[in-house]
Parts: sequence; structure tokens; C-alpha cells
Amino acid sequence: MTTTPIGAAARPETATAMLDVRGLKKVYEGRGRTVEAVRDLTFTVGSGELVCIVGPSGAGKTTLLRCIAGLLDCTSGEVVLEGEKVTGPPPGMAVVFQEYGRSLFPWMTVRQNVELPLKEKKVPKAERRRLVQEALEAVGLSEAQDAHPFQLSGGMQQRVAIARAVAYEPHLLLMDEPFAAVDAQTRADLEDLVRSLWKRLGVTVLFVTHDIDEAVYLGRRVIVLSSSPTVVLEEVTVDLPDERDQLTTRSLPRFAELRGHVYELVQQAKSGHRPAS
Ligand SMILES: Nc1ncnc2c1ncn2[C@@H]1O[C@H](COP(=O)(O)OP(=O)(O)OP(=O)(O)O)[C@@H](O)[C@H]1O
Repeated sequence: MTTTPIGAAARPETATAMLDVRGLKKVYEGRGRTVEAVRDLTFTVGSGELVCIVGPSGAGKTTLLRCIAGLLDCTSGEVVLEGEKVTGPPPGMAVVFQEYGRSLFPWMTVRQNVELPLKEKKVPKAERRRLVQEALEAVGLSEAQDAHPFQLSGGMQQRVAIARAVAYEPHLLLMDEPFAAVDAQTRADLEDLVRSLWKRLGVTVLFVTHDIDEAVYLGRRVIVLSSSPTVVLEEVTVDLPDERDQLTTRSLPRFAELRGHVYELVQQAKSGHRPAS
């Protein structure tokens, strides 16, 4: 029985906006085909928040992340990061993709992979060494720094990708279905890793996932997208205790209520439901 209503989240009034997505629209055009992937998306992510985005397959989640990351031009609307309009990959952002196998360089060691963006950022050598060491320790991979990616499990490779993003000291960390390709146990461990890094480093995280349980477990807020052409269906506040662990949190009645609510929204989205404008 629901005792506390679940509803649209209040905007984080107190938090400074780290990310502002305003009226974002993306239409793909080419080869005589036009696809309106994202119709009109507006939302804010406050500094230090961990926000998850869920939506049906093809809802435009990857398109949205690519626009935020400055890898894709939006058709209209804008993305503003820390007050600056995004027109290309911004310096304060790091992205972790689903395909860790393709995002790591196989000929480089773990340490070299993590260090590479820092070299590009022209971080001095001693500072680079410290950042790489700290990031590898944070993801539990200090021992594997001289290994090559192919010598590691999928979960460990994804930890390397996370370490690389963390070492870069981003203000905003974008994660695009980062755990979709790992087994359930590894996924649970990586979810806890993301929460602990988020709490420890104070980084703002925008996490895209297909998995409703994962979104509710990780986020303080879940933004549910409609099916394509995409708009925000609802922003759900996750009012679960901040101290989360896989067993206790997932057994809470409130967790079940929130998961049920987000599940219903995603089902509605699949059947083409759109919010009243
Ligand atoms: N480069 C492209 N050219 C044309 N259409 C595209 C392109 N990339 C994506 N699309 C279309 O845009 C829509 C949204 O795709 P997108 O990959 O962003 O969705 P998604 O929510 O990330 O999907 P999934 O959850 O299945 O990964 C889809 O209809 C897709 O076919």
C-alpha cells in the first residue's frame, strides 16, 4: 500500500544547475530518411546530483547523451554545462560507454589507458601518476596496472574505463548503459562502485540505463522518457535512504513502490502515452 505519493520530482531548487537541457530536439536526416529521435527535452541536473534516465528502447537516450557530450549537434534547443553552451566535447565532462571492449586501447596497459586523457589534457607527469594511482585504487585495480585489457574480465575492463573517467576529474560524468554487457553479480558490484565514487568525489553523474531496478537503486531522481519522438514523461524523486546496499535497499517496500511506478511509466511510454502539454 502506497503511503507516500510518488510523483513528479521537484526541481532541485537549492542545487546550482550543473547541466541544463533546454528544448532539445534532434532530427536525423540523410539518405532520403528523416528520423525525429528527440522532440523536446527539458530538464536540469543539479551540481553533485546522481540522476538516472530510463526509457523504452529507441527512445533517444544515446542521442540525448551524445548531444550533451557535444559529440552530436542538436537540431534545436541547447545544452548548457556550468553556464556555458555546449558546442563540442566540453573539458569538464567524461563519458563511460557500454562497450568497454572498444573504448580501451588493447595495445596499452591499464595504467597507460587511464593516463592517456590526462596526457591530452597536458597534466604534468607527477600529477598524472598520482591521479592514475588514486583512480585505480578507487576501483580496486592497483594490482592490474601493468596488465593489458585482454587479460582482464569484462567487469574489470569496465572498471578501467571508470578509472579513466574518474582520473580525468570531470565535473559531469555521463554513463551510457555502462553495465549492460556484464553479468548480474558484476553489475551489482559496479553499481555500488558508482555510488561510492559519486559520494566520495562529489561528481555529478547522469546515468542512462534500460534497467528500471538499476535506475531506482542508483539515482536520487529518475527521468522517464517517452517513446520516440521523445519528451520527458515524468521526473521521479527516489526518496530512499542515501546509504544503500543491494540487499537492504532492494528489499524495502518503498523500493518496490518506486520500481512499480517507473515500470508503469515505461509501459505507458511503450504504448505511446505522452504527457498532456
Ligand atoms: N545516426 C542515426 N541516423 C538515423 N537515425 C538514427 C541514428 N542514430 C539513432 N537513430 C534513430 O533515433 C532513434 C533513437 O535512437 P537512440 O539510439 O538514441 O535510442 P536509445 O534510446 O538509446 O535506444 P536503445 O535503448 O535501444 O539503445 C531511433 O529511432 C534510431 O533508429
